[in-house]
Amino acid sequence: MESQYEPWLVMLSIAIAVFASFVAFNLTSRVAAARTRRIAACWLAGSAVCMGTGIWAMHFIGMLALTLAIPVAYGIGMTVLSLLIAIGTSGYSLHILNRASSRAPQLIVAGAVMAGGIVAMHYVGMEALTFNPAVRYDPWLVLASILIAAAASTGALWINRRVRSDRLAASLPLKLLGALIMGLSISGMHYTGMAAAHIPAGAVCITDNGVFNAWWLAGAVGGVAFLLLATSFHLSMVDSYLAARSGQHNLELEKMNAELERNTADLMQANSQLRQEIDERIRSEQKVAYLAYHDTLTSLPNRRMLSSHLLHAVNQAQRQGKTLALLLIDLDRFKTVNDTMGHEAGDQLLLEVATRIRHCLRESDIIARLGGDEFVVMLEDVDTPAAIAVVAEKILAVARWPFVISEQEFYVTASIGISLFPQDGQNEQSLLRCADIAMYKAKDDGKNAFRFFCNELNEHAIEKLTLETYLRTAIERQEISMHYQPKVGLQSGRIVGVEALMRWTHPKLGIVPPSRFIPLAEETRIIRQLGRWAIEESCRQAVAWREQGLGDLNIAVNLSVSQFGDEGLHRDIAAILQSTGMDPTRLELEITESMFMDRFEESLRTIQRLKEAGVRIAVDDFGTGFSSLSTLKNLPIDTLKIDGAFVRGLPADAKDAGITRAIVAMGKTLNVTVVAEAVETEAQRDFLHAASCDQVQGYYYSKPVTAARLSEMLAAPSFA
Ligand SMILES: Nc1nc2c(ncn2[C@@H]2O[C@@H]3COP(=O)(O)O[C@H]4[C@@H](O)[C@H](n5cnc6c(=O)[nH]c(N)nc65)O[C@@H]4COP(=O)(O)O[C@H]3[C@H]2O)c(=O)[nH]1
Repeated sequence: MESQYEPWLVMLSIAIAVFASFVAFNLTSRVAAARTRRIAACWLAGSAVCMGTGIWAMHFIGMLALTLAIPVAYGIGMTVLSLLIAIGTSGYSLHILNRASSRAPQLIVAGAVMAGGIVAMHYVGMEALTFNPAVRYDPWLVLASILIAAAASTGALWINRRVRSDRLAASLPLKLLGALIMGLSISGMHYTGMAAAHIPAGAVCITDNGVFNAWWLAGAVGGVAFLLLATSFHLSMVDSYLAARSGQHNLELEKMNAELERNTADLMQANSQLRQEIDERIRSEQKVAYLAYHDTLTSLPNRRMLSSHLLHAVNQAQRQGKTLALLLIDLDRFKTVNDTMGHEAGDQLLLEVATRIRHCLRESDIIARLGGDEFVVMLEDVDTPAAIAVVAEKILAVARWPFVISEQEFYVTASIGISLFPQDGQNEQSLLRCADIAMYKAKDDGKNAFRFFCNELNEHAIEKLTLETYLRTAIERQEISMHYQPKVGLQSGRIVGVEALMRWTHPKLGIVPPSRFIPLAEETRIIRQLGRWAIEESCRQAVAWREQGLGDLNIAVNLSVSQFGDEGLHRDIAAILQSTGMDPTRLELEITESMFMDRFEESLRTIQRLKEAGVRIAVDDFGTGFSSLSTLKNLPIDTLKIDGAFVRGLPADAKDAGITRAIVAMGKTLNVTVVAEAVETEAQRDFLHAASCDQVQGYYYSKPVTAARLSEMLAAPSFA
């Protein structure tokens, strides 16, 4: 049968197919962007309807474009079925496409379903027309229509699959290309399918049982399809815009969230830093608090901590009517170790002492270090003095054990003073003062001992304190004077020298003997001032005698321990010699054995410096110490003074006699002058004379006398 196409309708059908594909693909991209599965399903359904309706509309407009010589009508059932096929297959195809990844098998399946749908829709739609005789199809062209649909659909879907972006602007060119290919696929299939159909000449359309008029159907289909597509497209645009905005908001939100997270992290870091600083601060505060209450060397409680313990213990003892004991421990030879071995060794010694004392005590007893070599032990709830004495004895015993420091052995002892609460004092100050007094008593009694405080000790301490106060002003009040005891040469019987001895005449106390005030002066360091004055005064006097023509006397002056240990002694002596005009060789400085035995090297240096100043050195009280011959041999001394203790037994005591002879012999060997002191009798003098002793001094000749009296004696002929 003769037929021809209306070109503008053909164009319209193609345009509808392309537009429908575009809208459908656009809606499909909304599926991926949907936030929930329901929304995704809605978008998928929408795209299926658009695509299906588009295919369907294209078909009927394409049919309208075909002008036949006979009138045609479409069966309702097949027409509706073809619409449902188009929508269903489009939906299924797009669903596969959406679910699948970009892998080829899924794409091919989706393309096949889409192509199958288009082909099925077309041929079912053709069945809505019933001709007599029936339409015949050219199988090759039918096959060609199927292949066109399959290839073009798969290609279009592939392009669409690649365009996932829901942003139209970004994906527009590809979407348009995909839609164009899809539209051409639908149209191509349709027009090839139509070319395959041969309506026999003279055929008539016999469609019945509910028909659509062709123009009416085509107009309605085109209008509805266009409206549907336009609405769907608009909807997808609005949604895309909203999604873009919400995406932007999301982006901003994400940015803000990231910033918030950064700020939170910063805050957390600052927080942990702050926590660290706080911890550090707490630690350093704890350290400061610890240092404030502990001794840094031994880590024992310090004075402050002891005070608070004592306060608490006194209150408790008061409430419970119990006794509290305070033991003040002082090491006896600590200074020597410290000076000889250095502070490090001294520190080690103190550490060891602290450990040893701690082991003598119960856990509840308190031990504190007051500073230097002074420790305090507090015993609470003590029953009897005997129990305290046991602890004190233990401490004395452990202090006596040898100390090994830097592979060297040391021996020290301790002196302990004990005071009791409530008998001796009511508070920390008074208890410590009493313990201190008792400790000095232990030292006075020969050290390495403990003493309980008693009232007599207190009186003694008060007396000592008074004496000290008087002594401090004794020189300026001119209460101190020098007396001189002659030394007589045994060969000549003449006064060859004098020993200068200090005398203190106090307006209230009267004459205070050196044995009382010299140790006190030593203890309180007043001796340095006193000793210097004694040397100066003696030199001044010796020069005066010389100037009076009473002879060039040797004058011997005693040096105290602290004077001898004074670094600047040789300079002091040189200054005195210069200021008084004294001949250095006439000045003799007396030191005792114990002074150089403790710190031999240092003592040797001091003696050498004094010798360089030109003065003589005498060893006083010789025989009472334990200096060996080798020690003496190495000392540049000039005189040995035999101690009065050996002279006293002469001549009867064989041992004293032997010792005296030995000392004299030793003196001769060493080529030094030997002087015997405390000679009281003629027999003693005769013995010493016979033993070849060089000089003697003692009451036999004269007690120490004033300078004026000695001037008279010097004027006298001789003692011989
Ligand atoms: N029993 C007896 N004693 C005699 C006899 N002849 C002398 N004496 C005493 O023996 C002491 C000798 O002095 P020292 O051994 O150096 O012992 C001295 C000396 O160590 C110290 N001393 C005295 N004056 C000074 C001084 O100016 N400086 C220093 N650092 N110490 C001094 O005081 C100590 C005692 O001095 P003094 O009481 O003056 O006692 C003196 C003296 O009076 C005697 O025949 N029989």
